[in-house]
Amino acid sequence: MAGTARPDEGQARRPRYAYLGPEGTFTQAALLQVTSADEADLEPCSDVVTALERVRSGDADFAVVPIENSVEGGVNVTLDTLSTGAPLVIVGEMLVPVTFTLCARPGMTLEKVRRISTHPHAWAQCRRWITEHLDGAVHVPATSTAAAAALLASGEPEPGFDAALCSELSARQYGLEVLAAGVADNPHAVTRFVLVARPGRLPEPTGADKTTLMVHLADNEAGALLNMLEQFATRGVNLSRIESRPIGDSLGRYSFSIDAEGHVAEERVQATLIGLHRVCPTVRFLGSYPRADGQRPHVRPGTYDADFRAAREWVGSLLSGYSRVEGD
Ligand SMILES: O=C(O)C(=O)C[C@]1(C(=O)O)C=C[C@@H](O)C=C1
Repeated sequence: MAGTARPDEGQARRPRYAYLGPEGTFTQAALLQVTSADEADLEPCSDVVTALERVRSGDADFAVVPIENSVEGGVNVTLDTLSTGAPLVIVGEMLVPVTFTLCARPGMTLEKVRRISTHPHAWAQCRRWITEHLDGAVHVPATSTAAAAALLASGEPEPGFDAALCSELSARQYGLEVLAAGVADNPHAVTRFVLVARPGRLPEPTGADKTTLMVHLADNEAGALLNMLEQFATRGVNLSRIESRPIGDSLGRYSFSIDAEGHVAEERVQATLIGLHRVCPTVRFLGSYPRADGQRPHVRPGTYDADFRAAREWVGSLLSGYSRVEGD
């Protein structure tokens, strides 16, 4: 992947990618957008934390994990694990359209299904469909959609559920029978995944980038949230996602997980970070990377790189004793 941090430069070994497995997850589909088993070692992990910790410990060079779904919102375990512990950075993002297949062992019929296993995010994306077609069916949580399918296919006599909600590929891969295809409350649902590495060389700016941050607000200060948001607004930096997450140590303390349009190499993003650093007690930089949709931000007049440079030069000229009236 052009511009991303390269694992152990100079060594001729295959890069290792940890991902939320087992084989057949939507996460694996995202991973296959950036590499393949021909060029890298692909290591399925049973959960998001394990995948990210493998990068932290150096056992993997990259991790691919889900971060946001268009129906269910942020993937909290990913947001929280990136926000605490040794630094990690996002170096790429991938989008995967998500619809599900309800599948089971041979002999099961749709009418008989009472307990369905899948990932909680998948369940949340199919709630209405389940109420309409299998009212009263119970959710049995699984670590991933493919893990539910794999358990059904394993021949385990008492898997604890009758059917799995997973990708069509998983249903085929694990030899299960399809009871219903195209299951989704929103047929256009998309999940966003991120490629995560240890801090290193940043991906080059492309003009269509995102910067991900985690910030804490000053405690018990009226207007602290507004003050934080103003740092973005006054520099013309648009946000594509903002959500609060409890910090965990006491009630009422929240951090904010933010995706901002632009790259840290751009002046308006740098000025925003400088502002945030001044007004927020904690600012964690979680990476600047190309947007998967290639969408360029609308740059407000006065916030181009050239505008910041010209303003800085003008102030510099004042310091050196040359008092030119700005605009002349
Ligand atoms: O279980 C999977 O297949 C995953 O890749 C995880 C995950 C998620 O965490 O959101 C990914 C896509 C779907 O939205 C449902 C589940």
